[in-house]
This record gives sequence, C-alpha cells and structure tokens, in this order.
Amino acid sequence: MILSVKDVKKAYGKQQVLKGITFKIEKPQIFALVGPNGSGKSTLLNIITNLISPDSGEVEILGKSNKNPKIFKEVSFMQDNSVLYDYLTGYDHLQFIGDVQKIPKKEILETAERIGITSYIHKKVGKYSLGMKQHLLLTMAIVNNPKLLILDEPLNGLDPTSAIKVRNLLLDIYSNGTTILLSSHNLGEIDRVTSQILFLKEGKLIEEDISQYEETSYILTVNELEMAKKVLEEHIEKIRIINNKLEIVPNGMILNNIVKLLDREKVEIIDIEKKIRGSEERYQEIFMVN
Ligand SMILES: Nc1ncnc2c1ncn2[C@@H]1O[C@H](COP(=O)(O)OP(=O)(O)OP(=O)(O)O)[C@@H](O)[C@H]1O
Repeated sequence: MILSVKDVKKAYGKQQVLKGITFKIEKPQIFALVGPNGSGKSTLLNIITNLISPDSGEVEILGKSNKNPKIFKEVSFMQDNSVLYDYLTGYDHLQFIGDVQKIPKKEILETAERIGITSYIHKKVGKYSLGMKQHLLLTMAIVNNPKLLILDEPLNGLDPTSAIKVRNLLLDIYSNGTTILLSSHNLGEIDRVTSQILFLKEGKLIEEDISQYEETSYILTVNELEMAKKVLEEHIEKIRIINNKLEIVPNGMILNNIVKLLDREKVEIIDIEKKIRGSEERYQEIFMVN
C-alpha cells in the first residue's frame, strides 16, 4: 500500500471542507486531484503530509502512520514557491535538504542536472523566474528519490514551455517508479499525464479512471444539416445536431469514408473540428451541471 486515506474530515469553524475522504493508492500511478477553487485540495494534501491535522480520520503512507517522521525519507511534498528564500541560492536550499536527509553532494548535483537547473543553481532565488523556481522546487522534492511525490499545483502560472518541461519531468519521475499525487486546475495538462482523477466535490471524493469516457468525435459544419444526418445515421450510431453543427463519434469509421458518403449526396463540408473528450468534459458534467 502506497497511500491510504481513511474517512478524513476537516472543518474550519462552521465550514465543513472535507466530509469523509477515503481512497487508496495501491500501486505506482499518477493521480490528479481536481476541484474548483476552495474545494479543499490543499487542505487534503496538507493533511496527507501531516502539515495540518484532520478533525478525524487516518492517513497511512507506505504502511506507516503519516505522523511517523521516518516516512518523510520516502515521501516528498512540493508546495508553492512561498517556501523559498530569496536571499539564498538554489544550491543552499538543496544543501539544507541534503544535510537533513544525509544525501551526498554528488547525488544533489546529479538531480539538479537531471532537472536542468545547473546553470543557475548558484544564483540567488530572488533573481529566479517563476519557471526556474518551479524547477528548483521540483529538484528539492525529488532529491531524496521519493516513493511518493505530492505536488500542489506544480503547473501553476507556468508558460507553455515550462509547463511542458515540468510535465515531461513528472512523467520521467513516474517512469522511475515514483507514485505522484498532484493537484491541478489545468485539465488539458492532466489528460497528458494521467487518466486517474480524484474529483473533490462538496467535501467528498469522486474517484474515476476517465479513460473510460475518452472518445474522439468530429464536429462537422455542413450546408445541408438534416441531409447529412440522414446519410450518416445509417452508418454511425452516435450522431446528433448541436448548435447547427453535426457531432459524430465515428467509432472506427475513418474520416475519409465519412467525407465520401457526404460528397456522394452532394453535401458540402464547410468545416471539420476534431474533439477529444477528456477530463474537462467530465469536470463539466460533475461540477457544472445544475
Ligand atoms: N487556515 C484556514 N482557516 C480558515 N479557513 C481555511 C483555512 N485554510 C483553508 N480554508 C478554507 O477552506 C476551503 C478550502 O481551502 P483549500 O485551500 O484547501 O482549497 P483548494 O481547493 O486548495 O483551493 P484553490 O484551488 O483555490 O487552491 C476554502 O474555503 C478556504 O477559504
């Protein structure tokens, strides 16, 4: 067992933020914790890492209570960059962790090289960009080669180049056997790293493998909508008109054949848009209905 969260409850005053959260991670995997602002994601991650105490419930990491300080040799938590000191260098931060956890300098420098922060490791953090800070935080989090890596909004505020780099680093870290639990608002990015989603809604967790909902559809803009539908529904099961366009789930039928069928009936295709259903659509269904 990598992580077990049992009936965790937490209230701030009268506001019950977590209403009994239970889930398990049994084998190395990437899990994404997703929910609207204020839904309690940071609270849950802070409880898991024992930074705050729940009102009730239990957390076990690698078979031990999260109150046992020994587990933090094998678990890391990447928080936001407010934990960094502007007047220290990146290396100072890493050295501090190295001293506490008895990690040789050589290993620290190897990790820095792997994440790609070597060129600015001796500069003061006050001079770092947001992306550089995120890379340093990630280096600090993985320098002990953790079995479980927990990250609160690792992609927050990153430009696309840095987000792609951090995403690839996470996949690389995962492929080396580390289990990752991350919170994020960036559903497009999440789809690229995992299909295992923990949706946090009104203090309860909805755990889903959203790959079961993933499907590719095409949105066709045509000059003869009804005619196009009539022609295609003989061949395609999932077909509907929305917003004056035709949405089809081709289910194995190649686009070329769809175009040919329409062409034969002289239906003109004005535009084709490909849509891949992923965590964003599932998020809408869970949080935005009603
Ligand atoms: N120390 C605290 N005292 C009182 N209320 C708090 C405290 N920490 C969090 N809250 C409240 O608990 C709720 C959950 O906050 P939390 O930061 O866990 O949510 P979140 O899902 O991480 O939000 P975001 O996506 O905006 O980061 C919010 O309504 C927040 O205002």
